[in-house]
Amino acid sequence: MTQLPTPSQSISGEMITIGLLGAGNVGAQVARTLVEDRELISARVGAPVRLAGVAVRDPETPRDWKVPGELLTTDAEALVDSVDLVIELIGGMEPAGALIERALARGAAVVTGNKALLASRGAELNALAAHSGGLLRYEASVGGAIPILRPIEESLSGDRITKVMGIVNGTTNYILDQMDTTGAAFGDALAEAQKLGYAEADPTADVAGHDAAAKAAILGTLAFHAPFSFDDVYCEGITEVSADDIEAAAASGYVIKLLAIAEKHSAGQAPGVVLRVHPTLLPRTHPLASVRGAFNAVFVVAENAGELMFYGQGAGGKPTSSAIMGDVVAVARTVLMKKGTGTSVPDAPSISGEAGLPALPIEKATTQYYIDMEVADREGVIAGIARVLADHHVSIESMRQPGSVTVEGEVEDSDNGARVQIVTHLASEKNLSETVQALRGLDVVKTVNSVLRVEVEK
Ligand SMILES: NC(=O)C1=CN([C@@H]2O[C@H](COP(=O)(O)OP(=O)(O)OC[C@H]3O[C@@H](n4cnc5c(N)ncnc54)[C@H](O)[C@@H]3O)[C@@H](O)[C@H]2O)C=CC1
Ligand SMILES: N[C@@H](CC=O)C(=O)O
Ligand code: NA
Repeated sequence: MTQLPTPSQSISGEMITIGLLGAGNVGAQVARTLVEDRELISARVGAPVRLAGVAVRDPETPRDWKVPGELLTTDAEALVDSVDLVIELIGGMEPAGALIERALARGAAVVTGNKALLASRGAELNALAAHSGGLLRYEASVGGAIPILRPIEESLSGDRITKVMGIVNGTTNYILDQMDTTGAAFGDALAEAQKLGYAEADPTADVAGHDAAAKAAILGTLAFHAPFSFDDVYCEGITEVSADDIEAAAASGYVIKLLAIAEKHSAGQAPGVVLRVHPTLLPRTHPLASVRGAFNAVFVVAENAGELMFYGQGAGGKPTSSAIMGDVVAVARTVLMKKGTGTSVPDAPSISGEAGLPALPIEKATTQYYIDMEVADREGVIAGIARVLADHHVSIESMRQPGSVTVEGEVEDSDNGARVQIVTHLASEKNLSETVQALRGLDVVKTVNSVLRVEVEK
């Protein structure tokens, strides 16, 4: 067990002391870097850096990298109280939230990858940091290794962002990719993603879309300078996406991806931002369609910059530790300046709320849709369906009839039934849901198999 330094020891001199909370998938890799690459990290910071302790729940647990026994402690609070910089990699709301609060309250620097916490308490924690002279950085919370938050917050701060759209959850992208390319079953692909260290401790957060929704809230907040939270994001996960949906999409030249989108309404619309996470059909030629495995990619569209794309490993211990370490070096330099000058150096305001843009409900979203249904195979069916769409101001971009099927989905030769797949032009969410309701009421429509949103543009 480690002998913790006292606060007075840690803030005297030019040494930066670090306390790590959690040594799981990401934490173990961060500990490894801080021990094995200590000289490199110290050189990058410009002063010696020392890992003072690693708070764990159980010191006996085997880890991806064996943390030296003398660094281990079960007293996370004492560790937080004794260092210049706290790295929080426990995850979840508590005790992570209370420990971060404790560190910030005493003016310490905090680096975390905890998107769940930031999406619900980000504004409050940023305000606490601003008030106490603490620092809070969380590049690892979105897109794993991909530098995405700093470019939005700093590089694009002189531009106006209009849309952020991306694949931000490695686990679900891995699952959908495996189902699409190898025909793997959902459960097997999820188990593999867990084994590879991509999934959250409770993988429901991944497959239900909650992890991506938290990331959408963080991206939206930084892109639009408005404090959005998890509750502002419309969220659908991938649990309802079937192997049949994936196969049908592939046959029509599409791939299904879980996208997170934060989009500002354009001039002439009610001001605000629609934040949404849902499975989305993308043409196979779309740049996001080729994002495989646990990789992530984020498009940012800004008025002057135009389109930008950020791509890289979105999950996994090692890639995520890279983003954590980037933040560690950056905040350690600021801590060093603070120590040298004795003054509090202001950090960039992360969540300012300056734009005052409200989050808009999903009903305000406008997008294209794919409707897959089984219908009676008789004359006039298509005309009837087309009439329902027209009555609801939804126009058809393309229609496919892949073959005759039974209600159970099996292909057969008889005139028992047929399958119809429609891709609409841009339509409002409200018109679309009324259309689907009306289609379900048509006697020639046997079942509506699925309704998915479609993105054809970046
Ligand atoms: N795994 C990934 O690919 C990524 C994870 N993140 C985030 O990083 C954080 C950590 O993720 P993982 O390392 O994957 O999680 P993990 O579940 O592998 O590790 C968390 C560790 O914290 C420990 N822990 C729980 N309560 C504790 C306590 N009171 N004191 C000390 N340790 C405690 C657990 O025993 C576990 O070893 C989470 O917030 C996660 O959302 C962010 C980006 C990518
Ligand atoms: N569970 C997350 C981990 C990274 O944020 C994911 O799968 O993307
Ligand atoms: Na990142």
